[in-house]
Amino acid sequence: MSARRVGFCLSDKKRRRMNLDAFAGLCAGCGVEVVEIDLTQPLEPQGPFDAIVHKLSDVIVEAERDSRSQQLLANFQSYISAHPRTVLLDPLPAMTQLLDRFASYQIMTKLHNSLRDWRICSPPYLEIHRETDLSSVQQAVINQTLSFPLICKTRVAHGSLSHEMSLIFSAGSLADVHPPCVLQSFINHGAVLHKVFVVGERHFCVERPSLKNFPSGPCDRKTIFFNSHQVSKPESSSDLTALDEQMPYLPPPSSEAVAALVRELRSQLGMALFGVDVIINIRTHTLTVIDINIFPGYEGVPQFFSSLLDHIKSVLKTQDSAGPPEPPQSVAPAAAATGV
Ligand SMILES: Nc1ncnc2c1ncn2[C@@H]1O[C@H](COP(=O)(O)OP(=O)(O)OP(=O)(O)O)[C@@H](O)[C@H]1O
Ligand SMILES: O=P(O)(O)O[C@H]1[C@H](O)[C@H](O)[C@H](OP(=O)(O)O)[C@@H](OP(=O)(O)O)[C@@H]1O
Ligand SMILES: [Mg+2]
Repeated sequence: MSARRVGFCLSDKKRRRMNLDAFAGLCAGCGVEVVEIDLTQPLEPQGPFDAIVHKLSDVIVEAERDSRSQQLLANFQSYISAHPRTVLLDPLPAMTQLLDRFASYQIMTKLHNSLRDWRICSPPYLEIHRETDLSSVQQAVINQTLSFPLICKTRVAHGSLSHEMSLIFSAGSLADVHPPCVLQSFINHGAVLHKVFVVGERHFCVERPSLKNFPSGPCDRKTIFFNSHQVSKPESSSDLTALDEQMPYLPPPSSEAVAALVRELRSQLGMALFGVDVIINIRTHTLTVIDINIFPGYEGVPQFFSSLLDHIKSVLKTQDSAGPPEPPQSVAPAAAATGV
């Protein structure tokens, strides 16, 4: 394979976490040149690129309200449109939908049917689009068969505010929600989270700390506010992650079920770089999908760089033999909302 140019476009935070120089060194040995793209400059003179790996979540989210971010995103999109042969990891419409928990939770809900044989599911959830009177929210929680405790997450799934969450223990405490947000039934899972990191055709499972068990059903307990980065990072340890009582051993998710989940999501999302957060329901032992992340940190996956390089080489090889790909399709409009 002749020398190829792969552009990287990462958020500041991601660039600090991902040692791009080390990855470039690994790639150089295989005739792949890693080029860091400056989104603030015209892309044409920085190219051409055989592939672009990016995490533009910051720009995509900020483009909702900031004209400069809109311009940066437009520059990027026009370059991609003018160069359909450039492989994008991952396609912008696919990534954009996962930045909206309303969209990603609709995708997770579809898994109930497609993966019924593997007893894979996701918790019941409710979209709260705007400030609404308390009784309407309480009624919608009943209609959507959510069960207390509930976990409340912002609609926007990226950036610092997106990790600010709350645990709600009674109907009266639903006054503590701040729309737009999503409510999800809290599933007791023994304070162990299984992070499934996907890189192209490969995936890796990493165990992480997680929220402890809480008594099922409504109770007169004040809302708990927390940041998810206090809960499920490798070093997380707090009152929220320490089990209050011993519990029987809970087997990890079966590797076959995880493989089936990854196959289904890879096909549904059309993405190569994503993470799935999975917990095991201590009552039913069902594998429960609670979150999908775009281009996560792959912490605890020493094979990440070699797997990413292998995937890049594989898509470039496919591109060489397949000729110019069709221009990217727009994302299908989301199904009817399930919320208030
Ligand atoms: N429905 C649920 N039932 C039980 N625990 C949950 C549920 N949803 C989330 N959690 C707990 O809260 C943590 C954060 O939730 P989630 O992964 O949705 O947040 P996030 O900020 O998107 O996380 P990430 O760091 O992966 O981006 C999970 O790791 C898990 O410990
Ligand atoms: O522990 P992980 O790898 O899941 O942590 C991810 C996290 O899931 C989110 O995807 C973060 O992205 P933001 O939502 O943009 O904060 C990732 O941050 P990043 O700086 O690596 O993109 C975390 O790694
Ligand atoms: Mg998560």
